[in-house]
Amino acid sequence: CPEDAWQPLSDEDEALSPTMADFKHEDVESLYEMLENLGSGHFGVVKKCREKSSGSYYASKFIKTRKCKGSRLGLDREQVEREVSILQQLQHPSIMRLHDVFASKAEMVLILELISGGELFDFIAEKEALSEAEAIEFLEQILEGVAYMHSHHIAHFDLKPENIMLLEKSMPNPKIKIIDFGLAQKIEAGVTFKSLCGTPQYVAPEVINYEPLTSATDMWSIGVITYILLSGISPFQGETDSETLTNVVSGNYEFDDRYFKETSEMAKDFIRELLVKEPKDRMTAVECLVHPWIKPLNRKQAVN
Ligand SMILES: COc1cc(-c2ccc3ncc(-c4cccc([C@@H](O)NCCN(C)C)c4)n3n2)ccc1O
Repeated sequence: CPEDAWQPLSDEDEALSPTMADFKHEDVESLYEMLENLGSGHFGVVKKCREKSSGSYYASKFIKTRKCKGSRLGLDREQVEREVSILQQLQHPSIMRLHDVFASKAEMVLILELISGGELFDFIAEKEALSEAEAIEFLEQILEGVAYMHSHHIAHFDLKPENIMLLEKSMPNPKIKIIDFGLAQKIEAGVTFKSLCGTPQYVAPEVINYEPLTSATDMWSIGVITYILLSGISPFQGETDSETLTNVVSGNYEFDDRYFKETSEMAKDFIRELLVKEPKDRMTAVECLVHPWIKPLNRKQAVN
């Protein structure tokens, strides 16, 4: 069959992984009209689409799957099934919603909530840096989504401004959506999870040292994101990935006055309590939400 023809799963494929039963096996284009490409990345291609039965618009994420175990092309089915299983457990305003899933022999398609405001990364780039009030607006939403995810024993493991999108950026108080759960994992008590995946600028020291990862690994990334929201620069960025990773492992960062002279001590304290080498000593998402910078006790504390 031509590469892009819809090739239904065989019975043995479906028997191989029972969760595949959750996936629809008919051609996705029999139920959804595919529209323009929205973008692409390591995960595959994202297209805008319209559900024929309801007329509603969604984003469809096409993921090529490996034809055989040894293949370097495409993602493992189990990896995509894990992402789908995780997304099916999460219903929160700050986390993009999964609407439908399809599987064929060569690819899987996730039908997702359409997010039209672009990436937080681009929003910051246009403004260089945000005011503390603007940063807090975004961070509160991100922290509420992360606290919810962590309460369900799920860690994202790839939190970065590119994976935080704005529902509609023209609104005065844009709503955010956390996307791309391709590296997310269920954190099981007593089960150690290690991985070398992630983006150098945002990964925590335990990722680089190949030590157990936990929900605290996400909190390090939140510290990096906060630093970037307030300054427009990245705390550990080196000339090369290797230099960046060295900076991360050594915890080597500073609040350069050229970028932080207007930043409150409270905001810097918030970042300091996240960029802590020892995972168990970092603030949790719930602790962040009641940190005086995010939730001042009174007007006086708010302006300090
Ligand atoms: C579930 O995982 C993903 C969801 C999405 C997603 C979900 C809803 C949604 N509505 C609009 C878009 C969209 C719009 C423009 C560009 C892109 C995408 O190519 N880049 C998004 C961020 N990227 C760095 C992961 C995606 N998306 N993207 C993108 C990547 C994912 O790995």
